[in-house]
Amino acid sequence: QSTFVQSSKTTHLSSSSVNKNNFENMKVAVLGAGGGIGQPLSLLLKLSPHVSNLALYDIRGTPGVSSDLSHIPSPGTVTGHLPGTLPECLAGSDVVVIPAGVPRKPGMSRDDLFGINAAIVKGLVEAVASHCPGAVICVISNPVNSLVPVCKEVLVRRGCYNPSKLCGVTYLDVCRANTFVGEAVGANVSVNVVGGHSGTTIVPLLSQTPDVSSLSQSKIDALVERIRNGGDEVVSAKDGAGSATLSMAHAGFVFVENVVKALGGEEDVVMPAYTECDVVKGCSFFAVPCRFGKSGVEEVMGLGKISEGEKGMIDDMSGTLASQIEKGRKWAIEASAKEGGQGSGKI
Ligand SMILES: NC(=O)C1=CN([C@@H]2O[C@H](COP(=O)(O)OP(=O)(O)OC[C@H]3O[C@@H](n4cnc5c(N)ncnc54)[C@H](O)[C@@H]3O)[C@@H](O)[C@H]2O)C=CC1
Ligand SMILES: O=C([O-])CC(=O)C(=O)O
Repeated sequence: QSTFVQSSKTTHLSSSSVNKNNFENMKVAVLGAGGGIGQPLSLLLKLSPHVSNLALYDIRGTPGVSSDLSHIPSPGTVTGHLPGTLPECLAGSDVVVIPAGVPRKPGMSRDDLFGINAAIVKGLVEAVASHCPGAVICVISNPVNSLVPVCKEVLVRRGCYNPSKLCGVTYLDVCRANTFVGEAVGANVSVNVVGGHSGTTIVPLLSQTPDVSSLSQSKIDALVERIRNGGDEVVSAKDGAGSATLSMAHAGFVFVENVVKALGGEEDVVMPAYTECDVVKGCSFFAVPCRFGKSGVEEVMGLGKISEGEKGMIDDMSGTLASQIEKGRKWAIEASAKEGGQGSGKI
């Protein structure tokens, strides 16, 4: 039995969005800006002509990071915030990007980070709900597969959940796929990677990349494995000093800048995002190419044409992804119940 829902073009149109028609007044808040991803991501955002106001928050280090970045003669302003000034950091933000949390060490899975990172991200999204409920939230912290559902439940409880405005950032998988496949075929390629952001839930759709047909099946299988394990490759090379930071800063920057451009009125902005959708039965969140507009995700584009092997990969991983989504949902509902609130359903 296939897990696919064929008519998979979900349309999210927001009624409560504050639309802007230019790039000149876009505020981006980075939560976790003092960290390994946060610092280079903030540097790239400071250089962007599309970001007018960059607000950096962390539990440590942001006064130094913002002072340092403020000496770069790019047009946008930058402010640094520590606990106590998170409301000022968030106020008026159009996009909030969250790389706050703990990274893996060798031998750990992303799921091993859930306990600590769920609590961190929940607290930050509570603040987003209070101070900039209309912002697009881009979750980098791991495990993305479970933390985005945590964010959804927090926002539902606070009465400001908008599926168009909550995304997990999986674009690093696409960057890796473009790099590894490009090296193998000797050309620039654009690879579609769907699903989630861990192990087998990462599904590269190499059949959609024409140049790949020149490769043997064993080479294609090896590329799929390498893309799926790209994070482990970096964790192992860093040997206890963390996980991917620089490539993630690049991926996070490209993702956020595209979201900002779409909010500012640029048309035909398509980026992969881990978003709430009905593309695959049983998985209420799935990373697929999405068309972004002034309201955030305006169209979930679906999977496109895929091979039998790729259908098999999705069938095989959908139970794993569904249980990771449920883990986040259940944790957040239980956390909210302890606080006396209501989520989107029963545990
Ligand atoms: N989505 C993706 O493709 C990727 C996700 N990641 C994830 O990104 C996260 C961050 O990774 P790194 O930057 O390498 O870690 P890091 O430890 O270098 O930086 C994390 C930062 O978060 C801050 N932080 C902790 N609690 C906070 C709170 N309550 N409020 C604000 N800031 C807080 C820390 O002070 C630190 O500066 C990890 O969970 C990692 O697994 C990493 C690479 C790729
Ligand atoms: O592997 C990790 O823990 C960090 C990550 O998500 C990645 O690099 O894809």
